[in-house]
Amino acid sequence: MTGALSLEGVAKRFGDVVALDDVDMVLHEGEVLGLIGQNGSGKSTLMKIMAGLHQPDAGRLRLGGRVVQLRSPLEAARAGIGLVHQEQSLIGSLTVAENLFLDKPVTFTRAGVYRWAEMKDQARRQLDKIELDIDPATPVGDLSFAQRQMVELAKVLALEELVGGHLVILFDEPTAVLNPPEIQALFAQIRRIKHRASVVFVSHRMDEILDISDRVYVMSDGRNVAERRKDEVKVDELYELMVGRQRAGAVARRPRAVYANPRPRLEVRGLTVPGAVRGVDLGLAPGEILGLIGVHGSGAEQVLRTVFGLTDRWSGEILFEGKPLQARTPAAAVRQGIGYLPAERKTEGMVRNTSVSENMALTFGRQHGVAPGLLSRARERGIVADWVRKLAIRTPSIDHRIDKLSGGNQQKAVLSKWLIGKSLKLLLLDHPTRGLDPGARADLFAVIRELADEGLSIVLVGDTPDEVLTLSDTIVVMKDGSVSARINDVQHNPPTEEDLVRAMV
Ligand SMILES: Nc1ncnc2c1ncn2[C@@H]1O[C@H](COP(=O)(O)OP(=O)(O)OP(=O)(O)O)[C@@H](O)[C@H]1O
Repeated sequence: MTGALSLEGVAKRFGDVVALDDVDMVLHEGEVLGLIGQNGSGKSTLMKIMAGLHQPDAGRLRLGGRVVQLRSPLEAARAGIGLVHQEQSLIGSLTVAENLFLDKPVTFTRAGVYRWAEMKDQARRQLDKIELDIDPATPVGDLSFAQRQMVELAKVLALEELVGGHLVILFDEPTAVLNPPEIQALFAQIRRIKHRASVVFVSHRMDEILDISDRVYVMSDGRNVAERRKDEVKVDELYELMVGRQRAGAVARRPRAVYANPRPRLEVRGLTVPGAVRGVDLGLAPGEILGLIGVHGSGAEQVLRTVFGLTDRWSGEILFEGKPLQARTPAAAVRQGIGYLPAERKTEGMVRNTSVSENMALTFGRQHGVAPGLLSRARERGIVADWVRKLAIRTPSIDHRIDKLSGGNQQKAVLSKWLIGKSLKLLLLDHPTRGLDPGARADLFAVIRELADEGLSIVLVGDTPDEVLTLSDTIVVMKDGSVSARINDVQHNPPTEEDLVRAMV
């Protein structure tokens, strides 16, 4: 059976790295195909080949049985294949309507000038396809993240009129930054459109993959190693196929060490950041893990950024080990033993064009109690190599350029920079598991617990209720800049996921 789109013997190398090796795949009409695999297993490369962003070194693609060559995203679009980007591709200063038709030949221009009424009309028709009730004249920059994602989908669906038929829609980790109700809204729309489109869907969340997909392909080391129908497989088997080991049960945390007279490590009182955070109080003991959770724009991320010295205008009090924070800059924060993992690892956390080891060793000397540059290079390389092993960072060597790693492996490398720290007292983690495969996530959870058991205090902004429930001693839910729920002693007194979601939205 040829299917709507099929890949035969597709291979792709980047220098010495084999990203894809002899991959066969068939996507049927009207089905949702889930694509899973560990970080660096080749999922994004496969998606990019289907979207015309990469050319395969060997093998072929067939569309409706006919061999096709997709030399650019434009050629893929003309063939009816569209990618809903993870890093969104819309232009913030343009309106929704302009974005929808930006890359398409359109009928509503005269001498290069848009006929607005007609354009808005056609945009409305596209938005109606997915029941998206926003004004086409809205600048994209004013939309929420979830709304922008929906506009991306509408933009791909607008290809229907162009190709006059069946579409192939590729989603690369679309749910990574959506909250539970937004994910359900996206799934509802995928189900609505799937009778007239075929969908490939990449996610690291197994329950989600089983919820939305009809069939699942498992990638490992650039190969397609297993295929399962939704009705013949369970989450645990998918996990094992992908990670190569069984899912560990939830590891119980040791009770937090109780200090005779515990001086809080961090106290935040009445923290207010104009337009983002209103009157937030937090306290954190040595060895405590505080889970912060909220939807996009809840202010949780802003609290972390302010403690780390990244916010200019704020009021309230932040005490670190009983004293007001010194000079309010990231450099001063690091000097006091505070580490911060930004959510935007690519723009804030990583020095591009440099190697994995240079990135990981950035804060090294200081953290090992010597001036930068004084730590012996051999010792430095040894410690870096240990962490590469510990977090299973997939890289040809520690001298490989960090921006050539897969997304998840870049994140692991950026994170280890802080975990390596010896003198760290407070670690602020903004969405630390985003983009990590389930095995990597479990490894990271174990490391976070170990560090807390050794006395490190951790504040973590979680992606999912499940994540903060598993890790935290205390959970604080934020909504519209304020605290909407606070749960102490989570391990003995756990709320349900529903309780948390209710406080979030
Ligand atoms: N532009 C590139 N240059 C060099 N190597 C690359 C490039 N793109 C991908 N690779 C390598 O190809 C392999 C597959 O990467 P890919 O991004 O497809 O993995 P992935 O399964 O999507 O991973 P993740 O879950 O981390 O996003 C990795 O080893 C990666 O380092």
